[in-house]
Amino acid sequence: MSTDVSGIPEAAETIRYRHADDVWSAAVDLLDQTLLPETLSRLICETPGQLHDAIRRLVVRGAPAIGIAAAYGVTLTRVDSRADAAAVRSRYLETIDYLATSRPTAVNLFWALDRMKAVVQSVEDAELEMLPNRLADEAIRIHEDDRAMCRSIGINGAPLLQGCQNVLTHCNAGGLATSTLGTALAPIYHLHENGTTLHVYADETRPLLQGARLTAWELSQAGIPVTVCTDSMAGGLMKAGNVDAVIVGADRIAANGDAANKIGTYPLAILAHYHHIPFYVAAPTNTFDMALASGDLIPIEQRDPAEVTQPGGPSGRTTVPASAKVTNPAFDVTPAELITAIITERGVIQTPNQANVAEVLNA
Ligand SMILES: CSC[C@H]1O[C@H](OP(=O)(O)O)[C@H](O)[C@@H]1O
Repeated sequence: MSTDVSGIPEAAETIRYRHADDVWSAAVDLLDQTLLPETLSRLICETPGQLHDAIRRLVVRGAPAIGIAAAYGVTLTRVDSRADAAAVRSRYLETIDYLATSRPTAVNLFWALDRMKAVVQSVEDAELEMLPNRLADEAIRIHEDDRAMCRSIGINGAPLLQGCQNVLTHCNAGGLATSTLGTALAPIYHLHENGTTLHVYADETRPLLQGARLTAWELSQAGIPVTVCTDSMAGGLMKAGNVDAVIVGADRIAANGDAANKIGTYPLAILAHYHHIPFYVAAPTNTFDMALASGDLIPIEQRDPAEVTQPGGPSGRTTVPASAKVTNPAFDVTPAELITAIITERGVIQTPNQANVAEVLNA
């Protein structure tokens, strides 16, 4: 078993998992995305509580990355070696349930934790001492599976962007949001690696500026031309003919193809529809929640209003004193009829609807 599974190459390396022969000394080593792009700093999590806080604060963020980090977080559980089998299982299941409370919208978190729960529930009492290493192996597999999914999304999405010169994206659905390459950015990286370099407009994405801070940073690191625009500029850019396609990630996609993504995605889809510009969603199949019939049922995370009123921290207030009501939903839902295609690792779902989503998901 490798002792150091790093994340994406180059500067980001979002997630590393470190453990010696004794997996009890495990640690999850995260690139602290709250400090980018000014500071490249890593945060070491040695307990599930530290990992939960890191997800909650968006130290690590992005649906697939949240799932990978939470899977590693399960291995940080401390168990009394004298405990009986039921007590050991119970401790791990408590950690899994606790990590599931970190953020509500990205279904990849729950998909990854369910895979870890299956390992806890399947181990025989007589093999209990193997459980820590089996959990570490499963978390590493989740990480490796995501690398393969990102590469496939890049390959499957590239033909849709071939011929485009300018692509607009929202938030960050790149390597920083996944194991490597990303989802929305994966086709752009794939084309770049194969000699076709697009120009990318990166919506700054208020209030936490994942586009300005993260997408612009990682594309610049990769040598891909990127222009940061405020969220309010997207319509004017499309009207001027400066956008050939829009491609975004997703945090949860319902069975009918409705997709939840960072707040501000839905207005982009409306604008793209009005301007007859293709609007693509790129996501692995573990982002689909087939138990939800439509996007209206997707839980939307409500975050601290201070992220809106004080983006620069206590000294950077942008609006009236705290007494003013402020809303801060982290996501919105784009109806399937506004989505040209959903790009997955298994293929492209053109004109998504319940039937063709099921065809790909159940293949
Ligand atoms: C590849 S999933 C990326 C997805 O997650 C982001 O949300 P957050 O930064 O709050 O984790 C955003 O919705 C991205 O599209």
